[in-house]
Amino acid sequence: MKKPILVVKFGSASITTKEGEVDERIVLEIARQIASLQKKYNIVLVSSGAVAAGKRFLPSYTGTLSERKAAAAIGNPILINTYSTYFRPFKISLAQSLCERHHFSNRDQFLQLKNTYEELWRNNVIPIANENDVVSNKELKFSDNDELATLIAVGFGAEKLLFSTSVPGVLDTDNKIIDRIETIDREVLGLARKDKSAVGLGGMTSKLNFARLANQMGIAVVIFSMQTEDAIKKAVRHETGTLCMPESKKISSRKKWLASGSLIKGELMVDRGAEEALLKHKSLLAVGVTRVVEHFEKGEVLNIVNLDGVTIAVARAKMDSSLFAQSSKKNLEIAHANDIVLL
Ligand SMILES: Nc1ncnc2c1ncn2[C@@H]1O[C@H](COP(=O)(O)OP(=O)(O)O)[C@@H](O)[C@H]1O
Ligand SMILES: N[C@@H](CCC(=O)OP(=O)(O)O)C(=O)O
Repeated sequence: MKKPILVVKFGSASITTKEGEVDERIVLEIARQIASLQKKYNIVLVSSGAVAAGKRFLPSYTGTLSERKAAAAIGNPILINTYSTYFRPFKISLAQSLCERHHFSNRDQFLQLKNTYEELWRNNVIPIANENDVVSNKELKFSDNDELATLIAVGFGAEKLLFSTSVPGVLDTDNKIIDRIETIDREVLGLARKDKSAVGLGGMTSKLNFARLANQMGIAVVIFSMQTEDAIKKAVRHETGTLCMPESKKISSRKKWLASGSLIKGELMVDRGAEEALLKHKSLLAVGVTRVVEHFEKGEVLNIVNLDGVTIAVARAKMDSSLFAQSSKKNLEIAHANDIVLL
C-alpha cells in the first residue's frame, strides 16, 4: 500500500540563529524525527533559510531583491550541506528540488515533478524543496515558501501539512495558543498581526491563508515551533501547536491540482445567476461574468469570485480573457464544468 504524504515546511527563523548560521541543533532534531517518521510517510521537506544563511557573506547587505538572490545562491548549498550532514548518520540521502511557479501551473511540468519525487521515495531519498530564488522574477516567484509547501501538499494530495515557525502556534487576542481551529474564517484571519520575523517572508497571515486552502482540499495543517521537544512527531499527532481542521470532502487528484492553481492566476467576477449555475455543477458562460478582475490565458487557472468578492470556485480557462472580453457571444463557454472546482 502507498504511504500517505507528509509535507513539513521550516521557516527561516525556525532553522537559523540570530547570527545567520544554520541552527545545527535544530537540523539534527529534524533529521532524528524525520528518520522515524519516514517509516510511515513519504515525506517532502520545504526549507527556507537560504537568504538568512547567505546574507552574512554580503558585507553591505540591505535586503534589496538582487542581494536576496545573491544571498540565496550562497546560502542554499550551506543549508543543503548541513541537512545532508545531519541526515547521513540515519542513512537517509536528501535531494534538492528548486521550484518555480510554472512547475505547478502547467500540469505536464507538475506531473514531471511528481514522477521525480516518487522515484526519490522509492529509493528512500527525501526531497527538500525551496524556491529557485536565483532566477525567479515577478511571474516565476511564489509569494513565499508557505505557498510552495501548500502547492506541493495540495497537488500531491498530502495527508498533513506542517508549518514550523518562530511562534508555538496561532495566538488569540490574549496571546494564548489556540489548540484547534475548525474553520479559518474572517475572524481567525483577523488574529494575524502584521509583524513577522526579521528574516522570514511569510508571517502568520500567509500561513493562515494557505492553511485555509489546504483545509478546503481535505488536508490537516499544524502550525508549530521546533522549540518543543519532539516537535515534529507531536505535530503529526496534533499534540503541539495549532491544528487547522480539514474539510471532509472527497476531491480527485486532478481537481486538487486545479484548486492549487487558485494561488496562481487570473480572476473573474460573476453575477448571482452564474453563482447558482456553478453551485449546480454547470459550466461557466460569458453571460454571467460581470468583469475580468485579473487577466488570464487559455489553459490557465483562475479564481471565480461572486459579487461580494468571495472566491467561490477555481476553474481552468478555455480561452484567453482578452478574447472573450471582445466577443459578444453570451453563451460562450469560458470554463467547462469538469474543469471547475467549487470551494
Ligand atoms: N495571531 C498570531 N499568532 C502567532 N503569531 C503571529 C500572530 N500574528 C502575527 N504573528 C507573527 O507571525 C510570525 C511568524 O511567522 P514568521 O516566523 O515570520 O514566518 P516564517 O516561519 O514563514 O518565517 C511571528 O513573528 C509572529 O509574531
Ligand atoms: N527562498 C527563501 C525563503 C523565503 C521564505 O519564504 O521565507 P519564510 O517566510 O521564512 O518561509 C530562502 O530560502 O531564504
